[in-house]
Amino acid sequence: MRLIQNMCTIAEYPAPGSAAAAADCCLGAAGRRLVKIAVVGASGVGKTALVVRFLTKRFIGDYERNAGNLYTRQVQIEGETLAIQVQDTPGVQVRENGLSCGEPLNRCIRWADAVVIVFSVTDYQSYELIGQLHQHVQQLHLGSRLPVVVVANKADLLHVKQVDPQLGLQLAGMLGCSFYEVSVSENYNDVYNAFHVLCKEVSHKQQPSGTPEKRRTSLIPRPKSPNMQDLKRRFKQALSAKVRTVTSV
Ligand SMILES: Nc1nc2c(ncn2[C@@H]2O[C@H](COP(=O)(O)OP(=O)(O)OP(=O)(O)O)[C@@H](O)[C@H]2O)c(=O)[nH]1
Repeated sequence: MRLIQNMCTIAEYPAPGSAAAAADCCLGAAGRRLVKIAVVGASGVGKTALVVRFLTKRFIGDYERNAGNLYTRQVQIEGETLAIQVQDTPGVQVRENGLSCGEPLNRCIRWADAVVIVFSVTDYQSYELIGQLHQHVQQLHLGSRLPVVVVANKADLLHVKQVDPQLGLQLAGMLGCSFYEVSVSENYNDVYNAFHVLCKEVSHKQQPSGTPEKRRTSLIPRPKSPNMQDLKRRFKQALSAKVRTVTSV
């Protein structure tokens, strides 16, 4: 697993359509399909810890507000090596009138091929904004339904748990997303599986539509092309019949 960390924070993130963005999309040019994933959610739910755990298998215990870093690595999905870019993002704020997602975060969501929405089982408010956040993500991708996975983090903190896993599962089901309850601090596999499922969904979406359509067989059997013997025989019959009529005249 190769981790190339581009310290490209969201603020410097190339605006879609810019030369930098065009250069960015050529990552796939190295013969690898590119999957771009944004990790979003409320502050302090463990977004950075989740990204670092996925990329390095390590857990970071120290808490510092992140500005949003971009990481790149390669993953194997169904035998294919994909290049994936994972964009960590600052915590989404909740105001009285709902979510407050600044333009840099919106640009990052528009850039993404898929999104991981994280909440913490120890923070009921971070769970409550999942529905609005999912709706906001899909609104920024009008016309194509973006693959999203919902991750409930900090499952190890049983003594301060505020959100039952069933609630997360039901919500994800309603939103049509996969759901994972994980503990980034305790377990790597669940974290890996959440990203793996998402990469698979994107990969299936990016692939040309399925297997080449079977040639439609016509319901009306096509006339068989007569073979030469058949033609000669019929020609002779026609000829001899003609001769008969002439002679019979
Ligand atoms: N016990 C426990 N602590 C965790 C877990 N995941 C993250 N943390 C801790 O939660 C705190 C916040 O983690 P971050 O990854 O910085 O959270 P964030 O969502 O990036 O936070 P912002 O930068 O504010 O958006 C850190 O002290 C982490 O060590 C977990 O699974 N279990």
